[in-house]
Amino acid sequence: MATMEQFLIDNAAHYNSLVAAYKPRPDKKGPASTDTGSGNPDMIVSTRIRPMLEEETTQGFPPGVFPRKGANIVDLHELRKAVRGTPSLNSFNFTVDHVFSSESSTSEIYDSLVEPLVPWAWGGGVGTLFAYGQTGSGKTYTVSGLERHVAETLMSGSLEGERKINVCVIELAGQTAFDLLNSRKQISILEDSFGTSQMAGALEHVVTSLDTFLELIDAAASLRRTAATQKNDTSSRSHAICRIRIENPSVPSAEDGMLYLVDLAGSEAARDRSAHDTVRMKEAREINTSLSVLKDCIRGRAMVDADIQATGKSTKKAAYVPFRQSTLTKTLKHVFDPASARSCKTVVVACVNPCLADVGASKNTLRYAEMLRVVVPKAKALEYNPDVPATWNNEQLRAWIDTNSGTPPISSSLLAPTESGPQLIRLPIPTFLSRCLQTPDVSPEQAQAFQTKFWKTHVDAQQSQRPAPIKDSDLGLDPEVVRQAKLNCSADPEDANAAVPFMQRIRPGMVVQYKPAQYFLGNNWQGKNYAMILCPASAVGETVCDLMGKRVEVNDEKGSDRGGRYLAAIITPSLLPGSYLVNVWKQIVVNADEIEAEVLMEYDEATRYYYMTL
Ligand SMILES: Nc1ncnc2c1ncn2[C@@H]1O[C@H](COP(=O)(O)OP(=O)(O)OP(=O)(O)O)[C@@H](O)[C@H]1O
Repeated sequence: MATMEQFLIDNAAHYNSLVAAYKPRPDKKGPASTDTGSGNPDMIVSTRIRPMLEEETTQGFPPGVFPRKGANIVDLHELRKAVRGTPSLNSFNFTVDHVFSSESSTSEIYDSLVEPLVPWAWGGGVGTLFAYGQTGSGKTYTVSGLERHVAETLMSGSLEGERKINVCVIELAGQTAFDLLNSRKQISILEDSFGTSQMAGALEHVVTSLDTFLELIDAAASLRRTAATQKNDTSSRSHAICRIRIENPSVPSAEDGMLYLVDLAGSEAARDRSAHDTVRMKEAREINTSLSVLKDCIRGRAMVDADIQATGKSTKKAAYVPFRQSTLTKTLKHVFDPASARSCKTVVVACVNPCLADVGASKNTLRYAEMLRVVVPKAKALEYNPDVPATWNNEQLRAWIDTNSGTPPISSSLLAPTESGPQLIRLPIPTFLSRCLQTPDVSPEQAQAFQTKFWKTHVDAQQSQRPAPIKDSDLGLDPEVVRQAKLNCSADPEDANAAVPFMQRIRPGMVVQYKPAQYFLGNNWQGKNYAMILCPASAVGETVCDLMGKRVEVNDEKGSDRGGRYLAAIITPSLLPGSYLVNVWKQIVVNADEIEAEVLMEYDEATRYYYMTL
């Protein structure tokens, strides 16, 4: 036994008496250490102190980590050798949002922190749980318990509506990822052309019963354990990510709800003294980097959110979220990318081993947890501004919905029964859309266009230096300038043309919704497709090909060009919700009979994206 450990055991009785006499001092950290402050409700940092294991108590180690009664504070003590005289106590305290003691059960953690993530993701939001801590601190114990509770809630039938639940579990070791539900097959983490990270090749399993769900969780856990044993290793050298994707078939165009349950690699790997060979050292460095980038990402995102909550806009350009710097955070891009603007709720459980022999590692874990916590400055009541949704109370919001939601008006009491402007901004988009669709006769297109309009109002309000919009009432302006402003929309600038059926006034720049030819996207393509008309297909040279390399020939099986074949640029969703990108050089041919509708899009100079308009 190491001499330090022997010293702790020999002095256990003395140490226990010092701890019993310990009185927390009013300390230099000021009120923040006794007052938990106002944590960010969407980013909760908690700690769970696991019970002492039998082997630790039998060896004679006392505990070194204690929850403070009646406060969200953890006290941690070290026993310091004295040069002369008796050893003394060196004490620290850490403040988090919730402290779970060694008597707390996983159910308690679930009920108070994790259960709310489930209906949130069911409604289309992103909910993430991270378990952080040193090897043997209870991460796997905690995450696997929570996974079972999540599965039970998802399958209980207590949540409203029908959903399709897809599960995959992967393990990340350094830059490499393995599918834990497919014999640990190696997979790659790729970013697609929309900037979304895909776990390429990971099998998703559709679950329809609790039993299957639990079997999958157990299978993944046992594969992780077996692989770890075979490598003569512990599971603590890799991150395990269980991803539950929740599809809402009634709002197919909206993004899916996501739940991520992440069992992180052991935080002390880099300090592992046995890690001498180069592979281990490299592995340890990678884990360290990924955990440190994770911290920056969680903090960065929490700062952006806190800023929006306090001021109604994101002003801190400095809150940089470096999610591209590690495979772990790239995989969890949804959770961190401030540009994605998806509504996220995150819970961190910092797992702590209380044994006095391990307080050094526990101190690091608790420090890390404390650093993740971003206290939201007390929000000043924001002064009402009709252009800034973040300043609207429920009544002002409802008045805006009543007058801006088109025909038929979307019922404001169904869309925002209690919400304020900021709360509606944070509502997951699928929930927003489902609520709109509760008003009789509202079509999915109207709901989508209204959601986009609301977002655009919010995004515009955030652009602090945007140029003043040009209004027709600015009569001093040259009428030509007014006409130019109208040219920022794909609508025909001649008002009189609006009455002409759109197929008779197809022109370059018109945006259409179309059904793509099967060769183009394959059979299983779903969702809406938009393109901007460039010119008749007959107007191009003979060598011109579409983006799939197929010749844009004047005549195809559909016959002559007079029936209408157009070269068009594809339009794809972009980073901000409801925003689109016109891919000028990604061209396709659209046949007249594939065109379903005209869609109006507006170009926004501030964000340089296109938005659909009512
Ligand atoms: N709250 C708890 N109650 C009872 N036993 C616990 C608790 N937490 C952890 N344990 C036990 O402690 C041991 C270590 O826990 P666990 O394997 O979950 O740690 P870990 O942090 O995931 O470690 P590693 O990083 O090595 O995978 C296990 O035997 C586990 O059963």
